[in-house]
Amino acid sequence: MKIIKADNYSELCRTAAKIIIEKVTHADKINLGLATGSTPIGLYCFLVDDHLRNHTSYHHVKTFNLDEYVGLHPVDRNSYHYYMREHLFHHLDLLPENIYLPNGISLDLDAECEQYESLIVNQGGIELQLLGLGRNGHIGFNEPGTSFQSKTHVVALDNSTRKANSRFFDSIEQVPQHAITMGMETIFSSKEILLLVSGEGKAGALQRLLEGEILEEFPASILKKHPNITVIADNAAIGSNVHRDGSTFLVACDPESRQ
Ligand SMILES: O=P(O)(O)OC[C@H]1O[C@](O)(CO)[C@@H](O)[C@@H]1O
Repeated sequence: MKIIKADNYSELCRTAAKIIIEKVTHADKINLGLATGSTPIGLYCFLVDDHLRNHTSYHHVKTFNLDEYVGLHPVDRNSYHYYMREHLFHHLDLLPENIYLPNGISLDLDAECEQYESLIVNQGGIELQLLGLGRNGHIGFNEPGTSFQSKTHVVALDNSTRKANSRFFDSIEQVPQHAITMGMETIFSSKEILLLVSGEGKAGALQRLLEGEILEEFPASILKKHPNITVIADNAAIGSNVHRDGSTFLVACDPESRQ
C-alpha cells in the first residue's frame, strides 16, 4: 500500500487528478471506476478544468460507478446519476454509451445487480477504481459485515451512513434505505485502486485501515491485500497516525502536481 500525503484537500485532489489524467492520456482505451460522496468533488473539478484547458479527451474512456440509491430516478437531484452528470459527465467529452451506473429504479433489482456485475467483466474489468472511505470503513455502499466475496448487490444502508448522507437531502427520512453497490470482490478485482481520504472526520477510519486487522467488520481493511493500491490522504486525515505504522510508507506529493 502506497500512501501519498497531501498538505490539504486541494493538493489531494490535484494529485489524484494528475494520476488519472496520465492514465487517460496514455491509454488507447481505459475503464475507470468512479465514486460519489463529497471527497471526489474537488478531483472532478480538476479533471474538468484540465479538459477545458488541455483538451484531454475521454472519448476512449468507459466509466463504471460504484453505487446508486434504490428508488431514486436518474433525474432526482440526490441520485448518483445526477451527481455524476453535474460534477463530471456533462463537462467532458465522454460518449454517453460509455457511461455506466447501476439502475436504482429497476423493477428487478437482483437482475440489475447481476447484469451490472457481468457488464463490468464483459467490458474487460476496471483498470483504475476510485474510492472514498466511509467513517465506518465502508467502500462503495458495502457496510460493515459485508462479505469480502460479495459481488454487485442490494444493500440495506447503515443508519450512520444514512445520517452522514442526509446532508445532501432535506431530512434523514428522505435518504433511501437501500442502494445497489459493487461488491467487495468487484472492487477488489480492479487492477488498480486509488483511495482518497480527507478531513479530520476520517482520521479514525484511516487509522483503523492502516493499523487494524483485516476484518469484514471494517470493509476497507481488505484493501491492504490489494497488489496495486495508492491512498492519498490529507494532513487532517493523517494526523499523527501514519507514522506509527511501520508497514506503510509515506511519500510527499509530487511538487509538479501543485502547479
Ligand atoms: O466522500 P464522503 O462524502 O465522505 O463519502 C465517503 C463514502 O461514502 C459514500 O458516499 C457512501 O456513503 C461513498 O460513495 C463514499 O465513497
